[in-house]
Amino acid sequence: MDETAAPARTGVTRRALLGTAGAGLVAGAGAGVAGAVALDRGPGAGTAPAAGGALGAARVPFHGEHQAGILEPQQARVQLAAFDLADGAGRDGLRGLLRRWSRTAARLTAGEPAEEFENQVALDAGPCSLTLTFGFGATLFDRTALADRRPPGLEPLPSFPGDALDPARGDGDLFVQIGADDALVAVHALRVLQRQAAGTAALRWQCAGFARTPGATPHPMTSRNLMGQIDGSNNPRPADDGFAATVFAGADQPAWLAGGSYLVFRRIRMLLDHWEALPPDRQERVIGRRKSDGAPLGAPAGAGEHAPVDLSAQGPDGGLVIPADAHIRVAAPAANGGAAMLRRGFSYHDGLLADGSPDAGLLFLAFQADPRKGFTPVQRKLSRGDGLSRFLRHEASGVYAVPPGVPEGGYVGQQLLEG
Ligand SMILES: C=CC1=C(C)c2cc3[nH]c(cc4nc(cc5[nH]c(cc1n2)c(C)c5CCC(=O)O)C(CCC(=O)O)=C4C)c(C)c3C=C
Ligand SMILES: [Fe+2]
Repeated sequence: MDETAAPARTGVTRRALLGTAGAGLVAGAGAGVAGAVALDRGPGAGTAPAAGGALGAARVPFHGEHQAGILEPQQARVQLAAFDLADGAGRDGLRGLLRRWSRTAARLTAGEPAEEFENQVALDAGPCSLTLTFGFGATLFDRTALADRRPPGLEPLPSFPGDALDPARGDGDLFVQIGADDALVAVHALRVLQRQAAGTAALRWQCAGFARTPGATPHPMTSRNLMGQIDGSNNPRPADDGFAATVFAGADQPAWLAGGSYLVFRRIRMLLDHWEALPPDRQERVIGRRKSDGAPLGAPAGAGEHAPVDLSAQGPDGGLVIPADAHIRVAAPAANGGAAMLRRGFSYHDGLLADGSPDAGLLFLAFQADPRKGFTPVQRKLSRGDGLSRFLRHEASGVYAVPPGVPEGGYVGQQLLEG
């Protein structure tokens, strides 16, 4: 995600940002952003953390209208995990667990130790922009006799041509995205959640990802993926018309999800040996953008990643400058009846497979108002007509309803369980 779009770790607060960039969104998105010291989330939100330098001190409050970890730029590290409820845990077990997890999330994101199962792993660090974003899988609603409250966007994704999905590495009753600018801080948070879940829910799958470390580039820019492309430039921005309607659940969704979202997760392996055999100019035609500065093909030199995309531009031979099967043409909202989503993915690199190729790629994460109108139509199109798809394997998948943010004293999912 573009750090220039939401400069969460620069000391600019969410309120200050939206005052200039997204006034119409203040009510809908006025939550969940870090400053070097957070200032704008009410009583207690501005407390300076006890440990850590500038990067360590950056804090994203847990409480707010939306869960943190949606609108903020990606942190340098992520842990993704899903848990399954234990047989018999039921609704009471779930409620207790979500209360414990919410209390813990509030403490850890403030740079305080956990009250239960603290193992001192992150003792010397500040919160490092830690965010914990929780989601509910479709199966959770059956296990807790809440099937009548399952939101319609949680219907299973269709299978797409080329899918090679491992169910053991996807889905799950409860999902958490843990982002932080320090690996120990993220792993610590996951371990504490896991210990606190003992007897109520068990870890189903876990994976780790990474993006650019803040300050690594001379100026803020969108992170590159493992194919070397600047990835995330044309994401919807808070100042765009219809941003909230793209990302957050609308009036067509159950009341308990108001202010929430849906998250689609795909573990997408990149066939890097094949990709890297392709000359750079052909790689650029596969995506439709330059590798050097991320500008769309046909943009003037130095135009940069945010230059407007002209899908109708023709070259001297009359052919399309951005090829017919270029990823950005096939994925564009204009080619998909307006379907859009907020992508917030991370790279992963987990060693080598048996054939010696890297087990590496993208942990694709996209927040949206309804996957049936966002991810599904776009992926249906990509799986058939995208030049990039021959370099990719979708290996795991999950769809989660992401409840709204948590008020002080509340817990995540309270509207579902008590509404
Ligand atoms: C179903 C949705 C999408 C999947 C899956 C997906 C996978 C994927 N994408 C890249 C790299 C890039 N994607 C870019 C743009 C882009 N991608 C999607 C959707 C999916 N991508 C959209 C909607 C867009 C924006 C299109 C537009 O309106 O311009 C880009 C260009 C830069 C950018 O805007 O982000 C890159 C690069 C990879 C490597 C990948 C799977 C591993
Ligand atoms: Fe993409």
